[in-house]
Amino acid sequence: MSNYGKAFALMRDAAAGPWRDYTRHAFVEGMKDGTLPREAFLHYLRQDYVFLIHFSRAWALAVVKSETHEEMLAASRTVNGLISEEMKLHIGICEAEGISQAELFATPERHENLAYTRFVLEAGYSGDLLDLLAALVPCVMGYGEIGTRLSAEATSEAYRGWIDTYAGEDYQGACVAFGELLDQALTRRIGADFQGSPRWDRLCQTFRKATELEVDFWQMGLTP
Ligand SMILES: Cc1ncc(C[n+]2csc(CCO)c2C)c(N)n1
Repeated sequence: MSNYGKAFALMRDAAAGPWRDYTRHAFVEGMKDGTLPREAFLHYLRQDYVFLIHFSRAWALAVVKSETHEEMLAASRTVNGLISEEMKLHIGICEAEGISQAELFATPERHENLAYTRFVLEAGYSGDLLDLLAALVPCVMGYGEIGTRLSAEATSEAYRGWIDTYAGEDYQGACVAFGELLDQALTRRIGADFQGSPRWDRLCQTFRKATELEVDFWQMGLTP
């Protein structure tokens, strides 16, 4: 099992059912054994490009909601990584498949996509950094767990590039760093015994909802 910090492990255990549905979704299992149709994967990638635009905005909001230089650094590094690396990766894969950047940018946004990204942004607009981070945790850590498991269990080379990105040292290091950021942000604002505070349940609810929205995002991927 991954070691992405104390708060993540507690939040995941409090939402065990949705977490399993997310990290073991049929879309994920299809990447594992190579049975996921290419059309579904490209449809997912197009939607994910739009998703990343809004996630970059959410991470930029995390800079706004930061209270320390360390928090600002972590959030701004993620904004930069998203825009200069992850989005570029999508552009590259799509171009190789004959989907132009203009076409990618013009992708009509599916409502499952809109629901998830605006939920995360709203958590940040109306709350503090903790509310925003709780909504961001499933996205970051879920892909970390999926990448690690698929890297060990994949029986097909079809989605090896995608798997390697999330199983790789760089991404896994980012998950560990994010876990530390989350634990420190909670300790700073609530105290070391954060799981005993009244706020904790609400943060776990936000985590659960974001996890359910990840499940819907995979399901959308299966229905181009
Ligand atoms: C639907 C969906 N969920 C999660 C990710 C993964 N992801 C999104 S932003 C980011 C960087 C840090 O937040 C990572 C790893 C994705 N691409 N698409």
